Amino acid sequence: MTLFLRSTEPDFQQRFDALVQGRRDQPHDVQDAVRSMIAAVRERGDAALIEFTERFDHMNLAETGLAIAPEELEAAWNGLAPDLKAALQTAYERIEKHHRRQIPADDRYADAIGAELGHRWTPLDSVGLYVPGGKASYPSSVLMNAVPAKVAGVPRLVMVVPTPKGEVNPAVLAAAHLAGIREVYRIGGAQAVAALAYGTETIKPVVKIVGPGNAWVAEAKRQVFGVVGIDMIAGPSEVVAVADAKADPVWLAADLLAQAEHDEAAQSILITDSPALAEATAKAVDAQLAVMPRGVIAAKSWADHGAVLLVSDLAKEAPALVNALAPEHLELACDEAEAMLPAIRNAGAIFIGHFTPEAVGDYVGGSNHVLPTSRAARFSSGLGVLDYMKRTSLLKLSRESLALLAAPTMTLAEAEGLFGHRQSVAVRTNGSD
Ligand SMILES: NC(=O)c1ccc[n+]([C@@H]2O[C@H](COP(=O)([O-])OP(=O)(O)OC[C@H]3O[C@@H](n4cnc5c(N)ncnc54)[C@H](O)[C@@H]3O)[C@@H](O)[C@H]2O)c1
Ligand SMILES: N[C@H](CO)Cc1c[nH]c[nH+]1
Ligand SMILES: [Zn+2]
Repeated sequence: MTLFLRSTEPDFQQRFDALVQGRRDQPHDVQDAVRSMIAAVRERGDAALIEFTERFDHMNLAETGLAIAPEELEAAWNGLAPDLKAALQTAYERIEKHHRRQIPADDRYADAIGAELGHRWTPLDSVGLYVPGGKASYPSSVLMNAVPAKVAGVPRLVMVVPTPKGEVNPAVLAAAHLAGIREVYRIGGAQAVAALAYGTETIKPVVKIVGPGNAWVAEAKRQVFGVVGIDMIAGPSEVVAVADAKADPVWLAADLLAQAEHDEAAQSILITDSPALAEATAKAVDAQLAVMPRGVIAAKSWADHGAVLLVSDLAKEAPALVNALAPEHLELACDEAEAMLPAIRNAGAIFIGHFTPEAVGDYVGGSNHVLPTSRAARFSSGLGVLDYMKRTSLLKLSRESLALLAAPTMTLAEAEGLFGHRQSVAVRTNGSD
């Protein structure tokens, strides 16, 4: 039963807090299962990958082999229908163009005392790109992962994608070819994340793992963080739509179900000040669910994690609710969208106005669809070029500028009781006896 909360009800805050908290905590059974799967891959390498792939994806990796050859990727591209090829190319070009604007600048300057400071950006040596493939397949996620990596200049891209029952959507392979990826493995879930982090006989480890996935993938990324870098927690999809009385309930219902169809654990929430719109949207959801091919998944996620929040004053109340939910996607389907924007601080991506369905952002908008979920938008951002680069600071002193900084450095070193630190300055500046 979908949650329906009115902000005028006395227990609203308590029930809203429960909704927010429910999104944060990963169930212990998922945490425990992932921990033992990572340990198994560390201990037994490819053999563990074969075993888990048999169990979860119902296919025999020992027969197929782990890798998908570049020739297979190229053949998939060549065999693709022209309209699908063109759509992938449009997506590629728009994503690339947008992400090029994120390339950061190096900096180097001399300050007032002649000290030279700066920073330099360098691409990571290698990245693992997780492309989900359990319940649906995601050629778009291949591009969202790979294009910013290419823009950043990462030399080694390793893609993993589960192929349940050995079946793979040719568009996924074709997108990999288009993006210039040459190293692809048919594995998914926590076991794929573990293989990328620790390596196996077949797979050389990477330095960072990026990309979206279900609860097991998101938890595995969280657990290997530190051994490798990760982009963010990008788990089951979420959308919050803030809508005024003028919004179209049929459009809103479609947008709520577009996220709900990703996963039983997805979450779709409507915030409105119009009781009539709330009712009409709920009706439209039911009508659309009845004819939706992925209706079972969507119905379950709408019933278990969906919510309608009815407020008295949209402009005053909605921003605080959104900031607490920190959703992956936020749609502002209201006339006051631009005016509301400054008050919104926590959201992975914001889609402004009635004519900006989130689904366009999933494919060809140009911005990235790999976005923080589970309230991680309070502290992290969507995938971008900077995720594939690191910044190194630079400092260069002359005899003169060192002399000017010697006294405060030695004073602070003494305050910390660190004789060696003081000495390394003193020996250069005659500051020790
Ligand atoms: N946040 C984002 O940016 C973003 C973008 C796209 C998709 N998504 C999300 O990605 C997810 C894709 O999920 P999916 O399931 O289709 O594909 P997936 O590739 O993420 O997961 C499939 C894998 O999960 C593992 N698995 C399944 N059941 C398991 C179990 N009981 N125990 C252990 N492991 C298990 C299996 O190894 C399987 O290969 C959805 O949740 C979708 O909402 C998020
Ligand atoms: N909405 C997803 C992110 O939560 C991304 C996606 C890919 N394809 C369709 N949708
Ligand atoms: Zn989507």
